[in-house]
Amino acid sequence: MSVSYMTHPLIRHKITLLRKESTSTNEFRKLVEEIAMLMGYEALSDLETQEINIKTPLEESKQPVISGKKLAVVPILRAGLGMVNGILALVPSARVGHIGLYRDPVTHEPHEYYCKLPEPIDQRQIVVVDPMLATGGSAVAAVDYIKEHGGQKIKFMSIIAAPKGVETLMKAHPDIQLYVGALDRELDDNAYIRPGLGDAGDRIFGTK
Ligand SMILES: O=P(O)(O)OC[C@H]1O[C@H](OP(=O)(O)OP(=O)(O)O)[C@H](O)[C@@H]1O
Ligand SMILES: O=c1cc[nH]c(=O)[nH]1
Ligand SMILES: [Mg+2]
Repeated sequence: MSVSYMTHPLIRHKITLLRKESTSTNEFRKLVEEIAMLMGYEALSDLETQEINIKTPLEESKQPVISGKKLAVVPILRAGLGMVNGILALVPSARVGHIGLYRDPVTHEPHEYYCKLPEPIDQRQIVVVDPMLATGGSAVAAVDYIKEHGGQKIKFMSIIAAPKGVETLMKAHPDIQLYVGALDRELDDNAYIRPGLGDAGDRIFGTK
């Protein structure tokens, strides 16, 4: 089990801006993308490399490149979509899968409505992205789905998490690597993260 909490001052600063009620939809979208890129830089620091032969203008040389099958970024819809371009800025050739889940407003249980993963998924490094890890129900369902389809090397990135979400996800899937931008205090009676930032999907897409 591994959980990494981001400490970089730029990430912390941008998450504070993200939380503010006065942050516009346009600014919110940009911040989510920037934070995803900064978190991705940290989360991908253990990507495997291999040496290849290249020729500089001066000589032949052996130099490292990322090895293995193309990475798969898998956003949990909708809000996870806001993080995709941040990861693609770092790894432009990554493949993109989608897992469509919405949380029932009363039971808070996740409901699946669309899933498509890049094939073959088993040898790829997979990075699941969702800005909010609240009860952990959506994250567990997404990782369940990926594993049922053969995914093995799984990282999960969330910008804001509640203690309950971290505990639930790591209990259900102790083999994954979890990266959290900020760990918040608690969930409220509607299973919203406090202090949080409200509904990430609505703020990214301007639907409220
Ligand atoms: O940890 P949980 O309790 O499952 O909550 C977190 C989920 O809730 C939000 O999605 P939401 O259901 O609002 O869908 P949306 O992204 O389409 O707005 C969020 O983006 C996560 O996917
Ligand atoms: O605080 C929360 C909890 C779930 N989903 C959100 O978008 N925000
Ligand atoms: Mg939402």
